[in-house]
Amino acid sequence: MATFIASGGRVWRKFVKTFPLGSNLSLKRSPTSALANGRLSSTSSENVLVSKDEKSGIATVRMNNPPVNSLNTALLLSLRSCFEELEKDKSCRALILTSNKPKVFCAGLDILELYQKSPDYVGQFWEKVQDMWLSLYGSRLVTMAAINGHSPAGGCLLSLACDYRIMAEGNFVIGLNETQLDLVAPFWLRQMMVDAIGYRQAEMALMVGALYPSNKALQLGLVDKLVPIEDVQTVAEEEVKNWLKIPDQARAITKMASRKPLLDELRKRKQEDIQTFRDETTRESVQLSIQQYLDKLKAKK
Ligand SMILES: CCCCCCCCCCC/C=C/C(=O)SCCNC(=O)CCNC(=O)[C@H](O)C(C)(C)COP(=O)(O)OP(=O)(O)OC[C@H]1O[C@@H](n2cnc3c(N)ncnc32)[C@H](O)[C@@H]1OP(=O)(O)O
Repeated sequence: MATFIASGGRVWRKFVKTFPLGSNLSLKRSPTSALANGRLSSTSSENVLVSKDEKSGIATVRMNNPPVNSLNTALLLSLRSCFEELEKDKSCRALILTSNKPKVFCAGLDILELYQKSPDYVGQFWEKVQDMWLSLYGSRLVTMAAINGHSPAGGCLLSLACDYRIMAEGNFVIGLNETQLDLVAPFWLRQMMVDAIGYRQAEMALMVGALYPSNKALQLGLVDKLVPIEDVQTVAEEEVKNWLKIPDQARAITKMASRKPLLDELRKRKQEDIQTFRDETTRESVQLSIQQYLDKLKAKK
């Protein structure tokens, strides 16, 4: 269903569309955004909320998978569908990725998707991670991560796949802590880390599974800007507008020229990467580590 809503001088396109596994993509206004002046509607089952300002072509994509936006199958499918929709939309020029629940941007992969599952299941799950990443990292759009909270592991993966990262100041962490779960970040994720913070720092960070507070992340270049949490969205919109002063075509071609080798490498090695993931995550010792990690998370309370 697609409708157009004109409000406050801007035209809002609103539609609710059902994606596989019952996840929804809806275009609607965001409650806090300066771009937002359309009508708000919401249902609790929607795991991705999208608002798009037709005039500027800036879309805000809010992950809405309580309690911590962990990347389960449904959220991965919704994110991919959403990125692909926006990619096809010729009037869309930029995408801001954020969390609908401040304080947690994304808790990474849903650990339960890796625990006590069959090799086929985890293989299919991993392919969804790969496909979501290919659509975000390979996007022609300006992509901006508005990291309004914790962003470990898969949250960091999402952030690194964007062109620019704005993070909330304060007691929030970001990084690739995979080794703490006895997991090994795949080559394409490791490469993004190297590209962001340089070889030596990335090598150390990956080996020890470091999670950095936001000020250290800024110092390392893992994020590009720190702002108070309440300003993350507004500053992201301002930053996107600066980026949009650059002609789209030249910017997008330049981006593709630098990202194509890594994109192509994963496309070429997709099955091998899935096989490795299947073998590693279903290994008994890794399952034990995942179980212990889950227990640790629960015991936190
Ligand atoms: C060559 C070999 C290759 C081998 C294979 C390669 C595999 C590579 C995979 C690489 C890519 C990415 C991997 C990942 O993303 S793994 C996930 C890592 N994530 C984390 O470690 C984060 C864990 N969570 C937290 O630290 C905190 O929850 C957080 C700081 C994010 C928020 O804290 P807060 O206090 O707000 O919330 P709680 O901790 O109380 O959590 C609320 C409930 O949510 C559950 N939870 C949290 N995170 C996850 C998660 N990632 N998956 C599933 N569930 C999660 C938590 O247990 C609480 O549940 P209950 O309310 O039921 O207790």
